[in-house]
Amino acid sequence: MKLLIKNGRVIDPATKLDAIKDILVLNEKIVEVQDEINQEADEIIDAKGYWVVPGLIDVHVHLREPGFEHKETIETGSKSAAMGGFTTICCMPNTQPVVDSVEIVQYIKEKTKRQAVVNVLPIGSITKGQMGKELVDVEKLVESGICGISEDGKTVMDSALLKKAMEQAKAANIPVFSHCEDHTLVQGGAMNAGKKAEALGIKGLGRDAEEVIIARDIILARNTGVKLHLCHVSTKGGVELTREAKQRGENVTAEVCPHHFALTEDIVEKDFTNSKMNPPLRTGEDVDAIKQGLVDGTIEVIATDHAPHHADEKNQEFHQAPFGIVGLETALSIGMTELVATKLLTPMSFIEKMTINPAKLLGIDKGTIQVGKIADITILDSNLEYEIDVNTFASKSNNSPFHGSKVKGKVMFTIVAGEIIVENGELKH
Ligand SMILES: NC(=O)N[C@@H](CC(=O)O)C(=O)O
Ligand SMILES: [Zn+2]
Ligand SMILES: [Zn+2]
Repeated sequence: MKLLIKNGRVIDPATKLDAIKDILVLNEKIVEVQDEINQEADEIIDAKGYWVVPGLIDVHVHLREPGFEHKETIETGSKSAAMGGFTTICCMPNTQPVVDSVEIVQYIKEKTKRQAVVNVLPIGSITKGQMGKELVDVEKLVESGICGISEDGKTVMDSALLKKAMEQAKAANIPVFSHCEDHTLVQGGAMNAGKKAEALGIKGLGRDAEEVIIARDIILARNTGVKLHLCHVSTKGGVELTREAKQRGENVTAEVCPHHFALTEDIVEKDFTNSKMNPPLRTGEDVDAIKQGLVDGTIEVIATDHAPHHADEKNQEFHQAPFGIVGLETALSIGMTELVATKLLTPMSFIEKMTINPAKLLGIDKGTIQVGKIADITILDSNLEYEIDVNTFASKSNNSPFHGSKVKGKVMFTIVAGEIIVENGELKH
């Protein structure tokens, strides 16, 4: 199978290439990148006017399988990822059962092989059942194929236990993905604490719950030497703590989610539960700090925290409705609109945070367009303006606050190991 991609603007942050090139793919690999390639091919994509970038990598996705297949499955989540331009996604362990055993890792790998249209890398939990009491067998889980450990959805509140987990993760050379939220400070909060929460009569979630654990985890990571990745940083204080740690040369990376730089608590309403997620939408001051962190490199990764929930679950009273929104099919467009069209980030630096930086974090040989590499490639129309419509999503769920938003930049093709999965903006199969 020979695929020729012609005349696209190839943007490859790993090699700092930004030029019009042709790319030849033979079976699953990139075999040539040249100014001009004229050859017969089984398929030719005319990418004139489009950006051709490494397949996007999302280190923070909830696929819900096993256990919550009414929200999402490995199949539908992977299709949603492909529609969003992602060719590799990491799935969080808060499933039922939790990803705390070799059996569940095997189950996910088996399902991925049969049903997923993109690469799926499982993340194991830190404690058994995410109960916060007993560590998983990190070494065994790594042998069976996890790419990191995380208690996402929760925090390991027992610092001694977390420190042990970090030591084991360090020995196994995998990162710890931290969901930073001090449980004792949460107090049933459902949106950012402050005037808006008071006005709506919704219990507040303070920034300190996030900041305290970010500070703790940075200290524990320093002492254990583990690679610490901070999930969904949402606060100005969190960005500052991360910046300081990086200035000291510590082994810390952080991600932000598109909703945390595109939206504020201003959109939260009692009957709009798609504005409810954890951590919550904050204020303009936090958004500015996050954007500054993206610009100065404090924040190296953009991740979605794709958290599908069924409409029946979201259609409950605000405090009852689950936290979380889908994100795979809007991330690129929101980022292009909020960060690139505004000239806050260059195309190169934006794409870097969705490709080679997450690849480096995971230690995988992906996230770049070079001869000899697996052909995971995303092609986008950077100029196309459209209105986000949740009814077009491949995800099983449509809990997005971005429904109706006007954005600029759309995924046209997603290619996984040389196979066209998304063609002209639609799933091929
Ligand atoms: N982000 C969310 O609001 N929800 C996530 C859990 C999480 O990422 O902490 C979920 O699993 O639904
Ligand atoms: Zn989380
Ligand atoms: Zn999450």
